[in-house]
Amino acid sequence: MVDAHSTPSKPQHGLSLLRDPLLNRGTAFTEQERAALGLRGLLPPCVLTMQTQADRVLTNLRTLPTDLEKYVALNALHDRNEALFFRVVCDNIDEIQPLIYTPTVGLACQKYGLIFQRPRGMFISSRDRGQIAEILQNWPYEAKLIVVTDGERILGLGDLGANGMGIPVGKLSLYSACAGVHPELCLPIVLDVGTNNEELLADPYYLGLRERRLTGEAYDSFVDEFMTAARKTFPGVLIQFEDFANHSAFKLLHKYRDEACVFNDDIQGTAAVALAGLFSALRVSGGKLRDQKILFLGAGEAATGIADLVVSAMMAEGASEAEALRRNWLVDSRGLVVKDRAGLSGHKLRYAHDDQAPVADFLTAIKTLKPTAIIGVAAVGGAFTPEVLKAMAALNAQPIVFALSNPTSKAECSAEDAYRYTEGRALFACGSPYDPVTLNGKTFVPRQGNNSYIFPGVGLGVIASGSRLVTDEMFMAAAHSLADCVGKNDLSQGSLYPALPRIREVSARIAAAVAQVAYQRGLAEGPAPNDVMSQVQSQMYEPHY
Ligand SMILES: NC(=O)c1ccc[n+]([C@@H]2O[C@H](COP(=O)([O-])OP(=O)(O)OC[C@H]3O[C@@H](n4cnc5c(N)ncnc54)[C@H](O)[C@@H]3O)[C@@H](O)[C@H]2O)c1
Repeated sequence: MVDAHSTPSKPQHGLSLLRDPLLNRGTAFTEQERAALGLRGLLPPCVLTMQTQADRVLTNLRTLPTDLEKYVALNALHDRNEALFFRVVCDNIDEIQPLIYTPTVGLACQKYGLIFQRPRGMFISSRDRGQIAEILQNWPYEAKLIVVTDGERILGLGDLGANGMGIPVGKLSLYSACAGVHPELCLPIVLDVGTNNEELLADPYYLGLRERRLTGEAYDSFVDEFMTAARKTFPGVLIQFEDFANHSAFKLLHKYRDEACVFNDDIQGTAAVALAGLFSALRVSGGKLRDQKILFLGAGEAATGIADLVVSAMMAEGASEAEALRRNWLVDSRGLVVKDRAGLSGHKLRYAHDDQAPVADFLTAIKTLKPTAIIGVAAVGGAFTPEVLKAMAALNAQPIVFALSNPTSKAECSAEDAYRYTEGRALFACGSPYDPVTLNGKTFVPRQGNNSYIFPGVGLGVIASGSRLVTDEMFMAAAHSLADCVGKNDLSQGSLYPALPRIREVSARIAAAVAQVAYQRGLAEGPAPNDVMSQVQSQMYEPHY
């Protein structure tokens, strides 16, 4: 296991040591360390263990009245003592993940200007054009993993401009906590190209550029400069695109995926986590994926990403491409996506079926198409109404209902409604956390179809193997590995995903599967080791002193 390592150029003594979050151990510095490192007198005399420090953090955290305050407190800890922060996150992932990532991070981004204390990551604005490579040199570490956003579509909350920085920061924390990617290798970046959000433009605390978004050729060349500079400054770096709006997300992914080590988690990570959930659901209901009919509410990055991977998985089960496509249908804000509709954007065309008349609303689409599964990824809160859920229950013995939109206010339905209106028959996954639901004496434990089951392991596998590219085959392998981690006990209580506290074991399995693909396809840096799992595990950061 890799410990938090120190960089020779870093200050190693006295107060500056206590102020370096990568090296600070606070009250856990031993008597000997205090003497050797010039810390005597700078700390209270009592020496605490890391466990006591972690307990103290949790005790304090639990007294705080709101999730946003807990988010701020955890960020402050992250800025003070990185190892302790990750110890607390790793040991209490169920409790802490919703505080450092979705759903709380959505509110944190909305209030980013107000709660801002210390910068984390890098802010590159359109004013930096022509100098991005020079600016990236200011990052003091060797980045192997960049998560970058332009803040245009933060979760289901829309354009939050530079406030979107909370997302790369949160996501990279999960890379380290869930898969042990060393925090020092992680670089969160916001590309500040302005915002079209009027509220932010008028907000005195907004920290981004107060100008409208860069568009067209100027935007493309800015992102291109960033991509070139990032790859030159950090050779081999994995770049994850995050929360870009539709029109940029698909374009960037297609532009760079065959030449650079990139992926888009909103499209590909979501796809793998949803596919794994479908595999689990089918273990309960029986039946093959290739025989399902899936109706998506939403036709954006998540929906088409999932549909594309589902089509590949159906084809792997023997369906032709045409058959697989016919089994996936999309509903967007203008109704069912069908060939007859004019002006459909490019990413929807694959699912624009002919010989089907337009259908205006989701409930009618259900009654018309009779799907076995509905997947909500439209960020329209409450869209799975009681009528929608009852219609699915009337059509299917065990309807598959995934309400994946984030944050909680955007969820298509609550877990309670999903079970209640299907008489407890729904095979349910959610995008936001829900407590267990007891119905007619049976307790269901809904689990989040959260990308955090997938991207940390994928990132670790890519970094461990030194893969040059990130391929769809890797996401398919990740989905299978995740589904394989779901046990019979999970399924019997309605859980389609493994318990979150197993996430590091799950991520290691996903990473090994992803690395294996890299080796098999000749994408890896060197020859395959005898034991890929051991190679992956040897690279996992363990937060301890
Ligand atoms: N659970 C997870 O891990 C996970 C992963 C990815 C995305 N999500 C969530 O899914 C949601 C969508 O994400 P995305 O990346 O696809 O966004 P997106 O902007 O790419 O797509 C949203 C889609 O919803 C459609 N839509 C909007 N209003 C609609 C309406 N009234 N009826 C039907 N469709 C409507 C839009 O036309 C668009 O196609 C967000 O809330 C996001 O947070 C969750």
